[in-house]
Amino acid sequence: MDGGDGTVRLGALNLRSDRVGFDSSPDVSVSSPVTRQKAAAAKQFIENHYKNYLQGLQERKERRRTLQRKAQESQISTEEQEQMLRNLERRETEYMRLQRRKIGIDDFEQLTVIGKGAFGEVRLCRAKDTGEIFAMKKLKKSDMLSRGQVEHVRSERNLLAEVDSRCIVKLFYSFQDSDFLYLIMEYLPGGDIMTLLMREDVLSEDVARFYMAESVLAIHSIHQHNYIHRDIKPDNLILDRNGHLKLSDFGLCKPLDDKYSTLLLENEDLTNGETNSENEGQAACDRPPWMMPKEQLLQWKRNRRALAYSTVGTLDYMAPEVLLKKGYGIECDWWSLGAIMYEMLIGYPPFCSDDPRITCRKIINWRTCLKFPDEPKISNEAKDLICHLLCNVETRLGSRGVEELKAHPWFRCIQWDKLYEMEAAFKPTVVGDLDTQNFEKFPEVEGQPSSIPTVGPWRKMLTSKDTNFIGYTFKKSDVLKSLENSGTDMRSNGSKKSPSLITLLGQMNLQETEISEGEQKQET
Ligand SMILES: Nc1ncnc2c1ncn2[C@@H]1O[C@H](COP(=O)(O)OP(=O)(O)OP(=O)(O)O)[C@@H](O)[C@H]1O
Repeated sequence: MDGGDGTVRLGALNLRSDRVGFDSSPDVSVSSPVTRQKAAAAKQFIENHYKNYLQGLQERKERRRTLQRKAQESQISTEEQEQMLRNLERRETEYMRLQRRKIGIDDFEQLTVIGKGAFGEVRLCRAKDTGEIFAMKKLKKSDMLSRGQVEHVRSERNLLAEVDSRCIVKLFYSFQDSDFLYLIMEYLPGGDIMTLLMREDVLSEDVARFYMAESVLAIHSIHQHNYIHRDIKPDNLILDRNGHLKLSDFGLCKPLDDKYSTLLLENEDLTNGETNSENEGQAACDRPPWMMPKEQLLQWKRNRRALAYSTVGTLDYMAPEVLLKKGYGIECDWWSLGAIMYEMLIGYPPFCSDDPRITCRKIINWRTCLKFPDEPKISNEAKDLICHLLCNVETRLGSRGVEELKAHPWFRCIQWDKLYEMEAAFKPTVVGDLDTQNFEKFPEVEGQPSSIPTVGPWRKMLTSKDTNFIGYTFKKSDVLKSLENSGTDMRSNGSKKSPSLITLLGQMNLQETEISEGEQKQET
């Protein structure tokens, strides 16, 4: 339907790459809110679809031009140049074919459950066509809706799709069926830092330093994209097979929902800010964790795992300004990192208690409640860093940029730009692609993916709920990798890879290319 002049015509639609929209808006003033919502969603979907289509067309032309230019510059024979262009065409065609193909749950064989969270589970899965192994996060739509998490899940998907960093877990696809949302991510077989801490109890300063440094880079990479994680905890720091750390779980920040609002309201004095009187603060810290009876501390450790799977979650790493709903910025993530560092070196988080209300009080009264036990001993530099992370926003390290954090003496020996190329401080044992030994064992409870068939006419059914999740679907095609490689091949021919090509390919990687349930597919 390309009119030949860059114009795409489809019924009432008349779209140009520089002007995408309806000629005239349908009169929806007399329709119900649900109809209006559906109309708005459909409008947005169609606009996005054609915008992407036109953008794709332009990008394709641009890639061809870039390749031609590079081929000429690299002084290879005309025959070789033609061969390169033919290769590019072939890959482009393959890419477009893959783009048209719908990815769904039936394309994956579902294997062992490796994690559970507030809204669903994470399991190992295998792509039926290629045999590749991924981690599949499955989120129940009705839970997301009832707990007002639609925006959060969208932000998780957006962040994973947008940020292409070695410190962030990679997202390959996202799609949905009538009941669930799915994220297909790279599988990181090394287990999470919570599991490591539960196994090791405390880490040596060298190991802790390595993981703290990789966490600094990971957190900084999301801040650079204007995201605040707000819920950094050891469960969200996962290790790859070589022991390098990646950050996961974006946007499903649950602790500030109803449960905790109630908790804060119960403690009226806390909602007004920090307690000023020494006594009040002291009362909150009556029993620092190391003064808890041993059995109680063990109980806390046992609860820790259960809390990770519950809808309540843990408050232990949350910054006071987040708890107090004061308004917060990226610094809240540096606070969480301070709490994790304390736990790595001391064996439990600094404000932990078996009663979440007490944890909350302790965090808000951090001035009096942050204490260090005599044992285990930690270096003065480590203590200093912790104290400059678990402090008020104005003096918190990182609030004036990541460099001040990197420059702290505890990190003196860290080679920041080589960190991910170095051997990791801890090498997990991983035997084969399907090894899940670094994860908890979960009994299979229901195991049935969905009650509604995911093939046939049901797939196209547009339920009223689905409009909430329009735009969720995403596909990062491997073919793009090979397109990217065609640039690399050229580089090996002596010419430099053009930054615009990298950018173009990067943009394409992130483009929404697929629509599924709730987002009826239209072919041009
Ligand atoms: N890509 C991955 N590779 C390996 N394990 C993973 C991956 N993603 C998640 N996990 C495991 O699953 C656990 C739960 O994952 P995740 O925290 O993303 O779920 P969630 O439902 O979002 O949790 P939350 O309750 O914090 O929102 C993690 O702690 C980790 O052990």
